[in-house]
Amino acid sequence: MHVSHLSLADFRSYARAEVPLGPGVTAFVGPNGQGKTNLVEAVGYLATLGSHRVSSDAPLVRMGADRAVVRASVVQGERRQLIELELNPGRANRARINRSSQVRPRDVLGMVRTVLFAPEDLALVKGDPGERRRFLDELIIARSPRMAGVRQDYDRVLKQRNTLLKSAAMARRHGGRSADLSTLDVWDQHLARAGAELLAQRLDLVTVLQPLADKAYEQLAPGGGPVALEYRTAARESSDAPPARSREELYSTLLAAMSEARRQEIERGVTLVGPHRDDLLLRLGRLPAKGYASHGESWSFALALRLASYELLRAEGDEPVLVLDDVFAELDAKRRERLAELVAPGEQVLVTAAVEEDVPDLLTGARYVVADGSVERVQA
Ligand SMILES: Nc1ncnc2c1ncn2[C@@H]1O[C@H](COP(=O)(O)OP(=O)(O)OP(=O)(O)O)[C@@H](O)[C@H]1O
Repeated sequence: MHVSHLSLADFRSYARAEVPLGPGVTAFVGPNGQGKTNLVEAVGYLATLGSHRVSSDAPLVRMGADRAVVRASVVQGERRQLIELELNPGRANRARINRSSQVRPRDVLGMVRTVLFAPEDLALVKGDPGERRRFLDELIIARSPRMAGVRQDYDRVLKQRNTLLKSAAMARRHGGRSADLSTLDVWDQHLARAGAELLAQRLDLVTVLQPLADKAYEQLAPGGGPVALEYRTAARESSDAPPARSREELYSTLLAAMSEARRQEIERGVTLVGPHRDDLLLRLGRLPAKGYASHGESWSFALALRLASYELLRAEGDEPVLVLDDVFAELDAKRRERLAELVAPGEQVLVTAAVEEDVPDLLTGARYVVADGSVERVQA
């Protein structure tokens, strides 16, 4: 699939932008701070309903405006569809497909699939577990858009359960009447139900991603691996029990773990077990990548995770749009060439770079100059 036209209104620095796009490589080149990343961030937003740079929508709306619109024509084989997203920070976002009446924004998920490489990816290796959970969940939703609803349910139940635990903890601390915890069992069941589904998808994803990540690392940094991915969950009944796999087994495991942690949870006023506490352990050779891998190795690992995501998505369905935001400047010549070779055949590849020399020769295609708020097509 590819995006054939991107149209922005009051998105980031753009009051208006109209950008025709085609298959193959398109590079956006221009000095720092001119709005190159803002363009590809909008493409990423269509795929994930989020930004790779910020965790809320507010910074995506142009300063002084109260809403932003991202519109895109998407070509999938013979099919052409128009997606429109309206971002209303503080209020509900809106979405339309083919100018029809409104749909839920999450109904748009799956229509655009992207794999986005950016300097921020280093946090996948060096950052907190939340970065890796987000990576897994975004990929899960790209594989199976209905999981966005499961993820939302999980977050909602978790919030409600935490509110209940917090009031119980406060009541205990202040020696007041102990809070009514009779509903906690029901919340446990809801949390374990959504949690088991999410956990099952994450475990499956890690299993299929592992060989692809190892292969990608070998392509980027030959002889530097192997790399291993290991899902770490606090919800294990006992260390010698075989790992639970089916949704029912995971459901029981989560319920049992919650029951075991209940006293501590009431003391601390927070949910201590479940997919929101898990991590993805990344190992390079025999050592954990976090805290041990060099800067260059960490970069290669992060790129390998993105390349593995790309291979997985294209093997399972429509080819995703590849977005390479400012990554080539961060790489040495060898890795730059290897990455360029690997992504060049992609159906649509969007690249941003501050200077033309940062775009590898292999990635010839359309060129736009981004400067002073405008996006102008130039002859390559
Ligand atoms: N909500 C907003 N309203 C107005 N301007 C914004 C908003 N968000 C970001 N900007 C402006 O957009 C510019 C940054 O754009 P962007 O990140 O796309 O730059 P870039 O061309 O990719 O730069 P670099 O090469 O440094 O990565 C900054 O000047 C910033 O002030």
